[in-house]
Amino acid sequence: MMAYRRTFTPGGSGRLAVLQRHLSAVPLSGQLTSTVYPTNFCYTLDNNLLTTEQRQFYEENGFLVIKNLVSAVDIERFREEFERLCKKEITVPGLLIMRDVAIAKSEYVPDQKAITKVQNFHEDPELFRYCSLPQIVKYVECFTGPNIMAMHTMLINKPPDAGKKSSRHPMHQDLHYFPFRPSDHIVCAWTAMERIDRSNGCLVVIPGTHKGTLKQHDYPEWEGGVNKMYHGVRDFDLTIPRVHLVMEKGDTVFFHPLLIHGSGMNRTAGFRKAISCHYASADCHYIDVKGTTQENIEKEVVELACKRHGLSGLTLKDTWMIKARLINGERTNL
Ligand SMILES: CCCCCCCCCCCCCCCCC(=O)SCCNC(=O)CCNC(=O)[C@H](O)C(C)(C)COP(=O)(O)OP(=O)(O)OC[C@H]1O[C@@H](n2cnc3c(N)ncnc32)[C@H](O)[C@@H]1OP(=O)(O)O
Ligand SMILES: Nc1ncnc2c1ncn2[C@@H]1O[C@H](COP(=O)(O)OP(=O)(O)OP(=O)(O)O)[C@@H](O)[C@H]1O
Ligand SMILES: O=C(O)CCC(=O)C(=O)O
Ligand SMILES: [Fe+2]
Ligand SMILES: [Mg+2]
Repeated sequence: MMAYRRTFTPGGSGRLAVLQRHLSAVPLSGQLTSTVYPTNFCYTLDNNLLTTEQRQFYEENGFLVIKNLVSAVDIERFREEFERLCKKEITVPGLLIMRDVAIAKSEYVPDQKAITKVQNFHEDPELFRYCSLPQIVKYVECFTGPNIMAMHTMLINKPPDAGKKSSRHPMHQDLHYFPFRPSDHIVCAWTAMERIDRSNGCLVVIPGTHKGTLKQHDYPEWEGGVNKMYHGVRDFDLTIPRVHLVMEKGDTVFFHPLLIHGSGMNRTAGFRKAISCHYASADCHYIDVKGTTQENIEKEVVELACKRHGLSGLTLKDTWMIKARLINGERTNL
């Protein structure tokens, strides 16, 4: 039996709570030589997996990189399955295929060269295996607790930039797309399928932004065009210091849905690949996004569900209820 501990502070992300966390992390003076860590963790649970240092890092920064978590053999299998999808050797219900706006508008390119991302691979047993990998789920549990839902799945195939910088992903918070809460019980696992650095467009994060609120998102005004549904934080200030996450094949980053992140352009000739799943605690609840900043994405998703799947009259919540899958424990709410 595992012991869970999440100590809630009233107004857990408020200034006082932040200050309190900060102060309790300061080593005491006197004879003590070891650092005293905060005991009031808000964003992580204790299932005897994360070290105190790892928990503290996530609490402060909103992300945590675990080296070499997925084997080369598994990654090769995901690659092969992705190729089969691109070559249309197999079709998967619900799968959403996306092409880069610059490539889609230039010429017809067969196979994976045209495909920038596949989403909703939950009906593809081989790719969905990623979401159930025990070593991933064990970490996920530190953020969601024992009732775990896979909410969103993606294999991202960032193309060589076609010259318009459209291979970039604007800075955003994933929570913008999610009509469920509380956000602290949602986490993304994102695994590099090869070495990913600034040359092929690594993830770029702003540490600590998970402590803030959900920001207004719109299409950025980029000269070369922006991909469908690639909303970014409105009026994003590019002078704020960002951290580039350089990752080796198999390395996995877990991050909070309020963490502001994006990815740079791919300056190489290769397609840079990553696979990801967004998980949530099944104990989360759906919210109605009407009257909130999320109305704009609801409109687009509902239109897409209608166009692609012939489903009309849906809400954002409905589209998520349909695709959510139980990974562990009990499907209590979501
Ligand atoms: C029931 C479940 C439904 C749930 C849907 C959920 C969707 C997303 C939620 C994501 C939440 C996840 C959390 C974080 C994720 C962040 C993201 O990844 S957000 C980005 C996600 N974007 C998408 O998923 C887009 C999905 N793809 C599509 O909608 C389509 O592939 C398409 C981009 C619209 C292309 O459609 P299609 O009709 O097949 O293509 P064409 O006929 O070739 O083109 C039509 C038209 O659109 C232009 N175009 C093509 N590609 C793009 C593009 N990438 N961006 C913008 N525009 C594009 C193309 O040029 C044509 O235009 P024209 O003017 O008519 O010539
Ligand atoms: N001019 C811009 N306006 C808005 N967002 C931008 C702009 N340039 C980059 N970004 C965003 O910043 C993030 C990182 O992109 P950036 O181009 O800085 O990364 P990089 O290409 O990996 O690094 P660099 O170009 O500094 O070597 C991405 O989310 C990208 O979309
Ligand atoms: O570029 C990537 O791989 C990540 C993009 C991203 O943040 C997303 O799809 O939500
Ligand atoms: Fe994202
Ligand atoms: Mg750049």
